[in-house]
Amino acid sequence: MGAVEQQVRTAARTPLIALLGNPNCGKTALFNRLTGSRQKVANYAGVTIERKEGSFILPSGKPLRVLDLPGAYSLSAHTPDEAITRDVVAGLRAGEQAPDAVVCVVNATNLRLNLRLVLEIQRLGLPMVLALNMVDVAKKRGIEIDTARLSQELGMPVIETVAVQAGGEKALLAALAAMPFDHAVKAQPLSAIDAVPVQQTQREVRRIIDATVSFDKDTGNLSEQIDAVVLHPLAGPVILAVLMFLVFQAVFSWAAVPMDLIKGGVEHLGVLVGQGMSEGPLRSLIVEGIFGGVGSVLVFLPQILILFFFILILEDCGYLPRAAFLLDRMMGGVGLSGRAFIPLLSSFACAIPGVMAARTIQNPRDRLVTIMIAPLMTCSARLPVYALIIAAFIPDRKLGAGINLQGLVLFILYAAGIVSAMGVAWFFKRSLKARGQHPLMLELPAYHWPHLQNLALGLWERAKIFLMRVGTVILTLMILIWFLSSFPGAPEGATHPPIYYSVAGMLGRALSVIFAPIGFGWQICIALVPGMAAREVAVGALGTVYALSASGDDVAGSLAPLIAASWTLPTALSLLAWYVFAPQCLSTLSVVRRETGSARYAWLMAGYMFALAYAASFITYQVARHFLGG
Ligand SMILES: Nc1nc2c(ncn2[C@@H]2O[C@H](COP(=O)(O)OP(=O)(O)OP(=O)(O)O)[C@@H](O)[C@H]2O)c(=O)[nH]1
Ligand SMILES: [Mg+2]
Repeated sequence: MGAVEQQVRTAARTPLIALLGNPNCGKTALFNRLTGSRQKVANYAGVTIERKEGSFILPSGKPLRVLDLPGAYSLSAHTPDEAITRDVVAGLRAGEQAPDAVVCVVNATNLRLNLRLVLEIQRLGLPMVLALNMVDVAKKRGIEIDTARLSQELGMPVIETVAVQAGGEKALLAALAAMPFDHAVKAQPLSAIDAVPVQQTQREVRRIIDATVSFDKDTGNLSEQIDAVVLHPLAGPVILAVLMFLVFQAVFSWAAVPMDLIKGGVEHLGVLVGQGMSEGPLRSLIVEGIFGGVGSVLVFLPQILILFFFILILEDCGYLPRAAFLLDRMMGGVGLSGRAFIPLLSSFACAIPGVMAARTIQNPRDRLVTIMIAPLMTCSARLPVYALIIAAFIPDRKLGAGINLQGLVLFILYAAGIVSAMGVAWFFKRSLKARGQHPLMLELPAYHWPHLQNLALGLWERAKIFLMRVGTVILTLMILIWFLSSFPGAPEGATHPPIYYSVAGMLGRALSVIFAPIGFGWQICIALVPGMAAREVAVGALGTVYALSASGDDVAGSLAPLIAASWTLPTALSLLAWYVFAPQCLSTLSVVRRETGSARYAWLMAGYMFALAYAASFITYQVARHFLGG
């Protein structure tokens, strides 16, 4: 046997353990702690929607593989993500090794809810250990658990863990080291679980709780006190609206300084590089194409990070499911299930994880409607486009009471996306003839302070994703746009800037026939086409187009005043309306196709979004022209 083959065989025999438990009990936090990975952890149910595998080495030197799975309340799966969990543990997934052992993770502050799943999994007959997680919180709240007795009752080791503390997994490692791994042990069929009536399981849970859990003091539940205010029928929605409003204010007012720094830096660098080069196409490619195009997208990094700073804090402290609860009435009114909240919220980062998160929705029609409206939520790729146009056309004015006009307009654009999504949902629900309402079943997690490390990691992830896009898709497209915009050159005696005669110019002029009624000139049309691949590219493309149209060395910084001078206000408003609706993202459409299993819905989505975009821009443009002229 060759050495490689030997290694492969050994790897195949590395025992596989699965982390199982209710949603939001800390499985992923524990997985990250064991393996050193950085999977997403947040304080609401349904964060993990796919299986994730990792590996680690026990202190004894023995390697183990470990699976993180979506949370489930029961093994009789109700949602597509729960089904993944059930199938993986029961060894029903084709081509996938069934786990050799299970680490059942439970939330120590809510054993009553968590134990049902433990008892169900136990009937599968796999070697098991119970990780009693969040014992730090339980101790603070005065919940005492007799772990020795619990272990005796369940017939498995019970280990206390704190998944968010360094070293909080040590005891678990020791328990795993003592675990017998026998590849011959196979899970019992799932029918073994269904054979036991639910009532019997629940009686058993009550008996175990009575025997092992005691409250030593009543500390007065802080989460409940906060909820009395935050979920108040009148105060609740007002607090939510104020919170959101403040976030958008911050996006503009805090970002000014770091944006100026980046802008200045890029400009300076562009000039420096340009100085050393002689006039010619190469210099133009570097100064206008790369520094002008890429730089104009890069300056939006601070705004993206500020927005996510707030979203991540709200996510980690446990406020988001409360927001879902508050909005449930409104969402129910248009026929969306409250479960749609998390997928829609994820879509503010990017519609792709949002569409995937719709897997947590039980009813197939509800799921489809949620997928169809996910791209109407304002994703972070739209932020640069909005911010650029707002900076150019909306004066930076205080409206009194510290309200900034630019922030207000941004807030309105986000709101426009949400309101139209509700309208579209209502329409789809009616035409899909969905019946029945599903009451929102939400577990409201306890509030806790955001973990700084989580926050820093989350921001770093966002920054990385953005910078990767800038360095790959956006850079490539910028170079392509520069070529298309520079060749062929202007003919003798040309009256327009050279770009007018280039391939991109011809394309833009052809398209502008279609887009003239909504106020887009050929320059905007040039930017719309590459903007299909990634929305932010439109900003970079405008940067290149205007840098090439103008006479001087115009790089990143001067784009806003340039477009302010070349567009009318109705055109700017029309372009904003376009970006609220247009399906300017091919990757979203391809994920929709994958998640719905048919190209039909991707086409339907593209069709309805283009139609809405054109209609909204047309109305905006014509109305604005009527009132403002231009
Ligand atoms: N105080 C404390 N917080 C914890 C502990 N373990 C996890 N958390 C927090 O609990 C929340 C949920 O953690 P996750 O790891 O995302 O939970 P999960 O089980 O993977 O959740 P799903 O993927 O939704 O099923 C996060 O806010 C964590 O920071 C712990 O031991 N102590
Ligand atoms: Mg998880």
